[in-house]
Amino acid sequence: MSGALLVAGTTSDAGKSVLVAGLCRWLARSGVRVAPFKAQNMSNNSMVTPDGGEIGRAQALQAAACGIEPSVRFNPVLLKPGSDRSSQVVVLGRPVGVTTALSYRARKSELMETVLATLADLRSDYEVVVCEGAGSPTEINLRASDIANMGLARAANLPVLVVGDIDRGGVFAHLFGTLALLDPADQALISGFVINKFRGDPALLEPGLRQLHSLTGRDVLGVVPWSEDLWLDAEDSLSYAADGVVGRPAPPVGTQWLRVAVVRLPRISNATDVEALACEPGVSVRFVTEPSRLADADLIVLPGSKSTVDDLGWLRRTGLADAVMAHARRGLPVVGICGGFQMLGTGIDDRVESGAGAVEALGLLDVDVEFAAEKVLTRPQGTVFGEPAVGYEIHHGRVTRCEHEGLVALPDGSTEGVVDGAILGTHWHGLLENDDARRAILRWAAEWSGRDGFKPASDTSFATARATQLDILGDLVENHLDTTAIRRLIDNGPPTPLPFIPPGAP
Ligand SMILES: NC(=O)CC[C@H](N)C(=O)O
Repeated sequence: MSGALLVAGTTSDAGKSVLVAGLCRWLARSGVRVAPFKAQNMSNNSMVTPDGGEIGRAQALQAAACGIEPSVRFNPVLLKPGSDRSSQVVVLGRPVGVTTALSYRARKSELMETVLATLADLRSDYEVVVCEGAGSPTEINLRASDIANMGLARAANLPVLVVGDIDRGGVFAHLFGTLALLDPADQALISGFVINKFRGDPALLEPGLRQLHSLTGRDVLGVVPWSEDLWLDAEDSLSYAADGVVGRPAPPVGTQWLRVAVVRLPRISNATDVEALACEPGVSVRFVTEPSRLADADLIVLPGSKSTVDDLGWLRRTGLADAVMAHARRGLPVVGICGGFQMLGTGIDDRVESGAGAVEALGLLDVDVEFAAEKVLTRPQGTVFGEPAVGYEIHHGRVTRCEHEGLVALPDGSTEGVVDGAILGTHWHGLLENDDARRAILRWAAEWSGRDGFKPASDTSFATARATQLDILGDLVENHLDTTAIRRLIDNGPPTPLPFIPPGAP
């Protein structure tokens, strides 16, 4: 059996997924055949794998860090929340139904079998599998049915690293409490800690690291500094502060900025679609939740949504729909992606996702959409404004009537999406990652918004920007983690004996 490790976090967003990506990059650069694994992910940021299924985007990014194609095996269970209480359950890439938190617990043992079989399979194909936990391993109310953290680690005897975010404060209590509320058998697997997002003088931290060791018998195996340059592929859009500019855009190549406002829908999906715009010099991208923030936008983007009809209702209730309509009436450009595209049409007939039936949409495009039970999961290619492009589609809604010119010319002579004057809609995710097509769309947006002084840079490469981020993560791991100790854990499992820290599980 090959080596493996599980990275757990004291909180969501402690940095598990980037640490896993960094560990994958470090191992891949040292010539190790490595794969990522997240037993269960809860996210509406997903992508389509070449083996035809859907997984969390974080695992696709980690696969890229490993230098391999994404596969459904890297994330066998994906929960896509459509509301606060229900999620679509995706198993090995395919939707198998909608579940509430309580009914999901009943399915856990069956899912655990899938998870363990998938991990065993990966471990026979790769030298190392780096696993990512979900949330905190010490959700004591959920421990009995856990399949993603200690439940998985125990079943597969995985050494566990716990990562904590020091930027929020309280990291020592978080790390100590995460360990001390686990039962003895779980604690026996907690093999070390990592402190993430540290800014400041390491000498000041040093006594705390020693104290944590004497309290727990475990080492801090790395203090990872805060990195200003890491922002691409954030796990979910919640980590973008509303109104904050996404990324660190360089000044414009021309004389003017292009200001892009992306509506942060409550059930936004694939928020990362707009990150490619944020890589462009002179493009400022902000997520907004409030109508006044649309007033000075040149381009409005309505992104994907896991709950199109519900999010359309929210758009109306918040006054954002009126602000989008006012923007469109001024002849300014609007881009709708997937769920956002569906909102731009005349009507939506949805007996699948919301069960609402026929609903009036914004009416900016003469397009009807009808939802079907079967989910579209594809990786199409075509041309957009004459430029080659690839994308991926994840949706139940289908266009049943379209009175406009298509946006994407497909190889079979048909089209996808719409471009009608200043309104552009597509079901494609990832469209903006295509450099030439993105530049063409930026030129289109600048023209309709009257930003004559905005010029897209000729040389922005999104693939390079993403690869650079992965290398930064690999460098952080190599330079700030005790990679010898981590390699030992991966190869030999948890060290014994590790002390039990009371009180243990309640
Ligand atoms: N990815 C999306 O935006 C999906 C849109 C919509 N929820 C559908 O399933 O059709």
